[in-house]
Amino acid sequence: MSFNIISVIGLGYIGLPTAAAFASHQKKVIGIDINQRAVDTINRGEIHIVEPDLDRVVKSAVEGGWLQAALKPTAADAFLIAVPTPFKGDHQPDMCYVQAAALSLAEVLKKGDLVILESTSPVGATEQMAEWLAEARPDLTFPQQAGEQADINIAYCPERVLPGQVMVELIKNDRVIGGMSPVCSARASELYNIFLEGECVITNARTAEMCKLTENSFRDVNIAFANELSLICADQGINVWELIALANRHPRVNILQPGPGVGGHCIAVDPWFIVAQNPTQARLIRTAREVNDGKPHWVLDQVKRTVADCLAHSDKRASELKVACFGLAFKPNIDDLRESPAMSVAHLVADWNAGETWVVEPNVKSIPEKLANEATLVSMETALQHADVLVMLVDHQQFKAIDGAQINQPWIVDTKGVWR
Ligand SMILES: NC(=O)c1ccc[n+]([C@@H]2O[C@H](COP(=O)([O-])OP(=O)(O)OC[C@H]3O[C@@H](n4cnc5c(N)ncnc54)[C@H](O)[C@@H]3O)[C@@H](O)[C@H]2O)c1
Ligand SMILES: CC(=O)N[C@@H]1[C@@H](OP(=O)(O)OP(=O)(O)OC[C@H]2O[C@@H](n3ccc(=O)[nH]c3=O)[C@H](O)[C@@H]2O)O[C@H](CO)[C@@H](O)[C@@H]1O
Repeated sequence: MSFNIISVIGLGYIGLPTAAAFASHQKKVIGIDINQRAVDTINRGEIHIVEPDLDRVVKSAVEGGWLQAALKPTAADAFLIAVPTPFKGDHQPDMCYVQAAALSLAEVLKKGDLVILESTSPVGATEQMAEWLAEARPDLTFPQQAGEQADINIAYCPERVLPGQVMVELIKNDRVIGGMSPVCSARASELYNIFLEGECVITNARTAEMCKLTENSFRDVNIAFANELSLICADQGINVWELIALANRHPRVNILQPGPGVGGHCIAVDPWFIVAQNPTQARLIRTAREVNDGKPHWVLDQVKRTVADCLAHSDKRASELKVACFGLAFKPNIDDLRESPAMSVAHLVADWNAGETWVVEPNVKSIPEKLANEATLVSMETALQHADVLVMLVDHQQFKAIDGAQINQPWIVDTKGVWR
């Protein structure tokens, strides 16, 4: 059975590119989002998020009549769920968006449909989703009861695209397909093969769920190693970037880079899903999270020390000092300030600083209101000329290009090793 209509539920950083990828292969796609502004924007052929090349693909998909957005699901042959899965309370996965999405599509499910969960989820989430669907639609059979013979096929297929390279990685990356039965996996592979150039690698749903969490935990643990080294090296008077470059000359050593902490919507969140389910066993994964989350506070301590040194060598009072934070985004060369360790450092500095706190972020025109109440967005040139203390937080290309001769201040905290 072919897929005549594909429905993507949740039109954010993952759902919208996925919907656009199917639509650009002349598949009729209905994108569903509870956010009226997102729906209206997409239906105008525009986008509400920043991702290279996505605007062009969405525009042509909407103009060609292949993609349209709506607030509520209607009948389709395949449903992909890409809604948020944040944590709540003490780092417990919050599945309320997935549940709401599943219940909304349950109303329009029909025999032969395929339901795919793409949202990053704890182990067992797909089985749970299948239960919610079965309870909502007792007239249909599901894989947990009917196996290969089920009316509805269900799979967990995680997304692993890198923000900033989504339109390339969506198509080129291999995709893990975790069907609740072999038939479910076969149907899911058939669906992704509409646009996928990478390989569909088949497993079961629980392994696929764990695979996504494992990938991001692996990166978090490795960044934590680099961040821990940076603390040790500061204490020992060793340049951590030189050290890592030297160690990486070993043929089997490949250490990542330290920084002000780990941000984004994935790496700082997903490892907690493993910790929440296996708190006793997941000791390394939990510690990595704690090391990375602790880094902004360590950076503040470095700023305090540097400001004290600066004051000791100048006739200015603390209230007259200007501290400039370079970079607010959660990683280089993007404008995304959400879940950013650089933002955390800027807030910590501004809350503590008796003088003025300046922030430099060449990728945005304004800063969030809360930060604007305590810090001022200034140009790179102003900060370089007039700030007393410089705090390097994000290695944006503009900052890396600064000529050392332009930097007159000796009072620098460099969390990225850019101005070493
Ligand atoms: N952004 C990434 O880089 C990335 C990469 C891999 C996996 N993921 C995972 O993919 C999932 C989605 O992430 P995202 O970054 O696209 O999130 P996002 O916040 O950008 O988009 C989610 C969208 O879902 C909508 N939504 C919420 N509840 C809904 C409902 N009941 N029905 C319809 N729409 C609903 C929201 O309005 C929003 O537009 C998460 O589980 C995330 O962990 C994200
Ligand atoms: C396993 C993996 O690669 N997963 C990727 C990741 O995407 P991301 O954009 O969140 O990932 P990063 O680029 O690693 O950035 C995260 C934070 O770590 C900081 N960092 C990074 C490298 C380093 O050496 N030192 C650092 O300090 C950086 O500044 C930033 O704050 O999750 C997505 C969603 O699940 C995946 O889809 C995507 O494949």
